[in-house]
Amino acid sequence: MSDFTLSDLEEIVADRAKASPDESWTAKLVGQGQQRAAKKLGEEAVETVIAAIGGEKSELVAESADLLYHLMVVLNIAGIPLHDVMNELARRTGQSGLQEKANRKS
Ligand SMILES: N=c1c2ncn([C@@H]3O[C@H](COP(=O)(O)OP(=O)(O)OP(=O)(O)O)[C@@H](O)[C@H]3O)c2ncn1[C@@H]1O[C@H](COP(=O)(O)O)[C@@H](O)[C@H]1O
Repeated sequence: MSDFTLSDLEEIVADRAKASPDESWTAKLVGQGQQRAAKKLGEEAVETVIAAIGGEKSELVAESADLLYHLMVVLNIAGIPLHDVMNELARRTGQSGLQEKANRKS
């Protein structure tokens, strides 16, 4: 079992963003800007949805990996540390999603 974490991926993305676009997909995508990176993230999200509906577990694993990687690229371009996202998730642990939805409506 790998102990590779999203935090490790965040570091790799930050490091590779500084590489030559000829050598690195990350650097190429970062160089193309947020509009292109976000579009790519959207494509990967759709591919993940299709894999989830398709029911092939290995496909869903592969598409989920693509999705998380491209999310890390988008966060990198936006200058948002993964830590901020984890803090937001931690903040939400006190209440259920149903409770949060109900509070939004009132
Ligand atoms: N996890 C990933 C990762 N997942 C997906 N991808 C790349 O994302 C790209 C998108 O693939 P698609 O087939 O969806 O898109 P495409 O058709 O090739 O591209 P377009 O025609 O849409 O432009 C591919 O080039 C994949 O290789 C990734 N590229 C990099 N990483 C990580 O980033 C590290 C550094 O990679 P480089 O930046 O390329 O050195 C790697 O060692 C990995 O750890």
